Amino acid sequence: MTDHSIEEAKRQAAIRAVEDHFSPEATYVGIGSGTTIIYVVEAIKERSTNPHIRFVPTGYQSRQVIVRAGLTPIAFDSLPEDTMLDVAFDGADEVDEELNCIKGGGACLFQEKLVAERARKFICVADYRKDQPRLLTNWPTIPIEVAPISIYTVLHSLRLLGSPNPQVRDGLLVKAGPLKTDQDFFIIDAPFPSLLTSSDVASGLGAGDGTDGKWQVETLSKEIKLITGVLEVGLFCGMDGVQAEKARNGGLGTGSGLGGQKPVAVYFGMQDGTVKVRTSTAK
Ligand SMILES: O=C(CO)[C@H](O)[C@H](O)COP(=O)(O)O
Repeated sequence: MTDHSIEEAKRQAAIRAVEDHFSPEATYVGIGSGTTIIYVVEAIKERSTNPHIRFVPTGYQSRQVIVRAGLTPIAFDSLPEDTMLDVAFDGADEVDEELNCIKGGGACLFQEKLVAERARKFICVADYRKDQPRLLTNWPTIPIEVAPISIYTVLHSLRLLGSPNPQVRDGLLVKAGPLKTDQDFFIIDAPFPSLLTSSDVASGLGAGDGTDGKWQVETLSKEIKLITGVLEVGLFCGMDGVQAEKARNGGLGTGSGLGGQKPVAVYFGMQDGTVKVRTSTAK
């Protein structure tokens, strides 16, 4: 597969996702980070001339994409407290069959999670390489955002949870030393064996609690989040926006603010130019 056709797959998926989920009457729209989101913003720009829509970025790059497209950004912390976004679009590094996602390949996972949880509908757009039965099949590690001072204790705790060789992400050619996030934190990339879905656990493939070295997505996410020094984990799991709304209407908290972390739909651009749509079964 050439780079060109991967880019075309992302573009086709973005166009379909925007056709299906972007309304020119929207008030607030979340915009994720990465390379695929650029095609989403292009597609939005082609459909909307409404100057009143406010676009909520998930970091520096995302804000630049919004501004360069001539759209109007609004900072997440300027949103009225109980206001939800009509929709949020973002990319993903890997998506499993229950629509749990790994995110944070671009180091923006903290703001991406804030924005996803604030949206009535969180929509992911990706190319076919991201579509896998389980997380950590093709994508090797879980990105975790960590306070710099805590880096060695977090690395140690991750090893105790069974991550064989967690690494602090390097700034590579961009800067000497660790990469810094938009919060001035570090990223640890932690490998684990591929993660069980909840149906794997229900069908007896494992307890999912790490005792046999196998973790279920949500259980591992909670364990990592409990480590002091961890700001956020790049596992987007638990409820989706539709389930979160039901919980809110039933008077239950969602555990994470207003919404859910999981997408209600994922659009995969395929090798043959088609778009595969996977939606949440929990409607
Ligand atoms: O989570 C992210 C950034 O933190 C991105 O959404 C994810 O890495 C996908 O990026 P791309 O669209 O470039 O494949």
